[in-house]
Amino acid sequence: MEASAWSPVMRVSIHSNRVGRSSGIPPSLLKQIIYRGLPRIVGHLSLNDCGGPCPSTRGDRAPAFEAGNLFTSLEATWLLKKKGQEVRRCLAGRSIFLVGMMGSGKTTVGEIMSEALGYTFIDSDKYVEQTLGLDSVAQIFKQCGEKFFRDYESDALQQLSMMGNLVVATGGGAVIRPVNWEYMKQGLSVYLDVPVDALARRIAAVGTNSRPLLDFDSGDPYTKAFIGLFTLSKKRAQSYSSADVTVSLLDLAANLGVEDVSDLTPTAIATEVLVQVEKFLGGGIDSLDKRTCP
Ligand SMILES: Nc1ncnc2c1ncn2[C@@H]1O[C@H](COP(=O)(O)OP(=O)(O)OP(=O)(O)O)[C@@H](O)[C@H]1O
Ligand SMILES: O=C(O)C1=C[C@@H](O)[C@@H](O)[C@H](O)C1
Repeated sequence: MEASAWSPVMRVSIHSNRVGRSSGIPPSLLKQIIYRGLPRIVGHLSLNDCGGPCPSTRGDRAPAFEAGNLFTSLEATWLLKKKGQEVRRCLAGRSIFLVGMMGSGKTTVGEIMSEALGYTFIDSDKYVEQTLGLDSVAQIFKQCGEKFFRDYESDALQQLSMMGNLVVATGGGAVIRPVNWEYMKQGLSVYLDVPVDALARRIAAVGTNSRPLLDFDSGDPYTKAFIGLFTLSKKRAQSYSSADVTVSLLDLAANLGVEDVSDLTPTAIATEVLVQVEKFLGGGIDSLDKRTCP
C-alpha cells in the first residue's frame, strides 16, 4: 500500500526560510522528513518485501537504497520517536481520537503515531466489524443499514473511551452524533483536514467499493468519490471543527513550501499532529529543547 501510494518525493520544493516555522522541528530535520521521509517504505525495502513495484525501480523517486536516503529516513524515525516520547508524557495516558473524512489518513497516520507514542492503535470501523462478526462496513451497511452501523459505532466509541493509551481512527461519520463527542472528550480529538480533491484522488486509487456512502452506481471512481466527499464534507464541516486540535494539510504544506498536499508524507503528518497535540497540551513547541509539559 505505502510503496505505491506515496507521491514522488523529487517534486517537492523546499524554501528554507519557511521550513519548520509552525512546527518547532529543526529545519534541517524537517526538510529531510518532507523531502525523503519514507521510513515505512525503507523498512519494507530493507526486508526486500515490497508489496508493489519497489520505489527504487520507479523513475520518479529518489533511489531507495542510497545511503543518504536510509540515513535521513532513520533521522525522520528518530525525530518522530522523540516527539512521541515527549507527547506521551503530556498525554499522561489520555487517548487520541483521530477524526476526519474518509481517506484523510486516520488509519495511516494513526498507526505511525501509535508506534511513536507506545500506544495501541484501534480502527473503530474494524472494531465494529469484529464486534458484529461481519467482514466489512460495506456489508454491515448493505445488510443492516446505516443506523444500525451508527449505533454500534457509538457503542464502540463508548467502550474505547473508557480505555487509555489508545490512538483511535474513528469512522469518517462518527462526528455527526453529539454523543460520540462526549465519548471522545474523555481523550483528545484531532481533526485531519485534507482537501476534497486529495481525498478523492486517494480513494479513487483504491476504488469506492469499501466505502458505501461513495459507491454510487455510475461514474468513474474519482468523480464518484469527489461528489460524495464534497457533499459530506459540507454537511460535516461544523462537526469536525469541534475537535480539540485541527491539523490542516493545506497549512502544513504552505508552511513547508510544499506545492501539493499529496507530497506530504504520513511520517511528516504524524509528526505535525504530535507537535500540535503538544502545543494544545501546553508543551514546548518552539524548540526541541523546550519541554514545559508537566
Ligand atoms: N499522506 C498520504 N499521502 C498519500 N496517500 C495517503 C496518505 N495518507 C493516506 N494515504 C492513502 O489514502 C488512503 C486512505 O488512507 P486511510 O485508510 O489511512 O484513511 P482513513 O482516514 O483511515 O479512511 P477511512 O475513514 O475511509 O477508513 C489509503 O489508500 C492510504 O494509503
Ligand atoms: O464517512 C462516513 O460516514 C464513513 C466512513 C467510514 O470510515 C465508515 O465508517 C463508513 O463507511 C462511513
